[in-house]
Amino acid sequence: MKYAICQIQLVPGHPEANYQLIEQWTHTVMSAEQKPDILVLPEMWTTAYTLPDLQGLAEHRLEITLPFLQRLAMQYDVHFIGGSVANQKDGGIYNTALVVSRQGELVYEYDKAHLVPMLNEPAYLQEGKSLARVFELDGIKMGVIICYDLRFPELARSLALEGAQVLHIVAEWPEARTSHWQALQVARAIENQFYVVSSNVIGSYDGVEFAGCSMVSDPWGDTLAQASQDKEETLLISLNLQQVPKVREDVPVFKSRRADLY
Ligand SMILES: NC(=O)CCC(=O)C(=O)O
Repeated sequence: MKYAICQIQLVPGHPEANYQLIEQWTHTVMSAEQKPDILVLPEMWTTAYTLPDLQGLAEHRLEITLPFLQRLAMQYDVHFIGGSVANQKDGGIYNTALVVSRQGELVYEYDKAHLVPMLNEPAYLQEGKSLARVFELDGIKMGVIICYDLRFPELARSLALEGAQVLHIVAEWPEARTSHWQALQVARAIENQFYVVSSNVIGSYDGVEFAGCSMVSDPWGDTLAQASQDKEETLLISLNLQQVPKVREDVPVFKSRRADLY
C-alpha cells in the first residue's frame, strides 16, 4: 500500500486557488515512476480555517469537491483520503471528510464529531451526529477522523474493534500544541496496534500558526516518517500491513481486553 501524504500551505478563503494547488500536487506525485495507491489531503483544504467566512464559502453537500476528487481519482487511477471540507447541509455547516476510490466512487463520508473550543469551532460548525466507521479500499479496512477527534481514544478504539488496520487523521493542528499532536498519534498507534497516517498544514491564519509535522506511525508506535514544521512536503511511504497481525501477536492487547468490565 503506497502512500503520498500532502503537507501544504493553503490559501485562506480562496477555494479556487486551493483546487489548483491540489490538482498540481496530484499531477506531480502521480508523475513519479513509483505511483502511490492512496493520496491523503488535510482538513478543510478548500477554504482553510476561515471560520467566520464559511457561510459564504462552504459548498453545498460536497457539490464541488466530490466531482473534483472523482475526476482526479479516475484520471490518475488513485484513491483519495480526501481530507475534509466545509459542507453545508441540513441547515448548518459541517466539517466533512470524504474518501473517493480510484473508480470514482464516494466510499465514505464523515462529519467531524468533536468541535474545538480553543478555536471557537462550535460557534460556526455543527458537530457530526454519527460515530466514525470503517471503510475499505483495495480490501483493506481503514478509518478517518478529523484533527481534534485525535484526542478522543474511544473513536480510534472503536475503529480498531471494527477491524481498521490504518487510521488516517486529516488536520489543521496548531503549532502551539505540536507535542500533543505527535504524542497522541504514537499513543493511538501503540494502543490500537495499527498504522496512523496524518496530513497537517503549514502556514498561519488569524494569528494561529499550524504545526506541519505530518506523520506516519507503525503498529509498534515507531515513527516511520515525519515532515518538517514549516515546509511544504510530500511524505512517500509504503505500509507493510503484515505488521498489524504480527504486533498483535507479540503483544496480545486485543486478546487481553476485559470487554466484560468495560
Ligand atoms: N482543527 C483542529 O481540530 C485543531 C485541534 C486542536 O487545536 C487541538 O486538539 O489542540
